[in-house]
Amino acid sequence: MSTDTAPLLSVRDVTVERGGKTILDHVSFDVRAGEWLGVIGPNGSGKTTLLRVVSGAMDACGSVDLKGRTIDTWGARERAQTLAFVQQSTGTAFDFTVRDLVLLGRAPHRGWLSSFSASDRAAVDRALAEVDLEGFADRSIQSMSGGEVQRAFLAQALAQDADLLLLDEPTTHLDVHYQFRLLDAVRAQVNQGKTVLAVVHDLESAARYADRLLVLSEGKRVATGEPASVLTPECIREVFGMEATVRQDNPLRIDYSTPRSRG
Ligand SMILES: Nc1ncnc2c1ncn2[C@@H]1O[C@H](COP(=O)(O)OP(=O)(O)OP(=O)(O)O)[C@@H](O)[C@H]1O
Repeated sequence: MSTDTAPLLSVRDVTVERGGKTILDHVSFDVRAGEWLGVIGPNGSGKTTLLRVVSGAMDACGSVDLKGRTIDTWGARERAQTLAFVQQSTGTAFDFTVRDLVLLGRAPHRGWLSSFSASDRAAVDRALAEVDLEGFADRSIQSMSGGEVQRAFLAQALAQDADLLLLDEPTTHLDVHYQFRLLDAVRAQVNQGKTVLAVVHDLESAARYADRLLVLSEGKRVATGEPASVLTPECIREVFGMEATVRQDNPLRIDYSTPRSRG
């Protein structure tokens, strides 16, 4: 992890209200350059909303600063050079090939009138290899399975080569092999200096891959810290309504027992 003191991303007092409901309630945190901050929390706790606010796609009260500048002042193109967002439901109405879909990730890096360069195409090939989709490059995205599409969108984000990767449940559709494979690929990006803010539902995976975890509950930040200090039986009981035994092995293991009422 980088020892830079200035955070790459600084979120202060972010509050979102919709339909008379407070979805995010004065959420503040920093993400340092070169770290993976995992976002965990129950369904409806505001995780996706938080990523959307950080991406600049949703207005909120409070502030989001990327590299020391408020996200509102970033132009779309420079923002896309710096931040890549893989959303939870990915899909396209267009009949792109997988290669073309991934090539779109290079668009922020080329001049308005110039065509894609050899280095753009090399970046696409590398990204396809990272997600094990080389053999699918010429396939129509609409002919692909849910997990293959999810890998293609992750490849697009990798090809985008942005400093900050925002990932909203990047492994929901993936089998166990690709869950590890993809999270390993993202971890490799972090080890090379990229920064990740990712929602991951599986708590053991979150603990295994993230440097720190941010816990959201009912729109509030209830904990932030290293996985072993955050994922205590008390936290899992209070936030997720599950009795659990936590083994602080490497990787951390959680044995769940009875679901408790969250009411
Ligand atoms: N436009 C809206 N109007 C009213 N409520 C909304 C709106 N958008 C989101 N919400 C509510 O805000 C809450 C947080 O939604 P969000 O998608 O951020 O949760 P999440 O933690 O990502 O959930 P999940 O784990 O199920 O994906 C939910 O209860 C959702 O129903």
